[in-house]
Amino acid sequence: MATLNLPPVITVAGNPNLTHIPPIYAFRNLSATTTDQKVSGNGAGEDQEPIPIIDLSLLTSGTPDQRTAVVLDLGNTCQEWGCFMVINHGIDEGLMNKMIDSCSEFFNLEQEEKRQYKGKHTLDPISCGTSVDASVTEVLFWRDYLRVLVHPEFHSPTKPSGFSEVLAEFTKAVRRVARDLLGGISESLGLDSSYIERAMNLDLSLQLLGANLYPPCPQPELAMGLPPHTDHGLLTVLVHNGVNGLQLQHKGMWVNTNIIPGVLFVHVGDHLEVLTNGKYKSVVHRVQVNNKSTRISIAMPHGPSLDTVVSPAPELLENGCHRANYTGMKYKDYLEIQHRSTLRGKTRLDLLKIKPELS
Ligand SMILES: O=C(O)CCC(=O)C(=O)O
Ligand SMILES: [Fe+2]
Repeated sequence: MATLNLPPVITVAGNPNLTHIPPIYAFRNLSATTTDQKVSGNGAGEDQEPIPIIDLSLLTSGTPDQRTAVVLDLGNTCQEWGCFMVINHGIDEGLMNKMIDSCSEFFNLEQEEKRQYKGKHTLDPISCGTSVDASVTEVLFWRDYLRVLVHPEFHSPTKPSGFSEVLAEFTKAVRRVARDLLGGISESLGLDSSYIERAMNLDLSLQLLGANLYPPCPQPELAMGLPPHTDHGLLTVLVHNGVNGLQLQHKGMWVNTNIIPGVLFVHVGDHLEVLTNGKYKSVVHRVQVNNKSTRISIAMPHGPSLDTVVSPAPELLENGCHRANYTGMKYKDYLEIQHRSTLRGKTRLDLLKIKPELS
């Protein structure tokens, strides 16, 4: 069904008499949709391995030994987890909270005010809606979203007032963190620290604001916030309002992220997997909903420039001694393909993988 004229899920959930979700949000067989691996631990210790933590201040201003250790940790976590948390990142907690509050105010605007942002195309500067931005889905996800292109050109909704100033400041701050991390990640691959910056043309790189709102759901066991998927860019930097729900796949299990307030959560995206010829993993993740509190998350994917054709770095193939596992594709074309897919249980990376018998 087309998702463009739906009432926002914030409106559906706001009905005080709602005891059952409308059938269009109910997955008849949720486990088949979301892959039915077990959930490991409760994320607070117990039997779950802790998600690695990277101290960014040691990368940017630590001693040479501290830097070396962080670069090593970054490489290990990109390889084993495809994600990590970042502490001492230098982004003011007040700014993070203002960004979350501003997004909350945006989602609470009257439907009339948001209607102008009903985007249809992958690269519409501003789009908002319900479920996913694919034009065709069978069942809807319990999620409202706002998607804004913030780099290389900056865009912003004009309401709520002050949104654009907060977004501009947040964009700059998160961009700085992403570039520092990509410098460390380049080094972890044995490459020059500016390798990714140059190869991916980061001065013109695509940066997006992806804000998500998942209201309380009266039947969380039937609904899904977001299905399993991977992110398209190089790195996604995420903050949230303290309400959990994000899970990721690790060693065949779903792991609750239970992100510590104030830290940044970073995912490796598809194009870092391609660039590293599969050494670093684009992590599969999903969002579950609950019946008590609204989750708001702000995900900022950072990609190459739109015209960059990303293929495995020749330096990592040791001048042809190793086989490339992925074929090259222009980032913009990949985004188009991802946009047209329904996102359900999917990573579009399969499109780029080279099958052994064909090489
Ligand atoms: O809400 C979340 O924590 C995850 C959002 C996400 O995966 C996305 O926007 O791609
Ligand atoms: Fe995601």
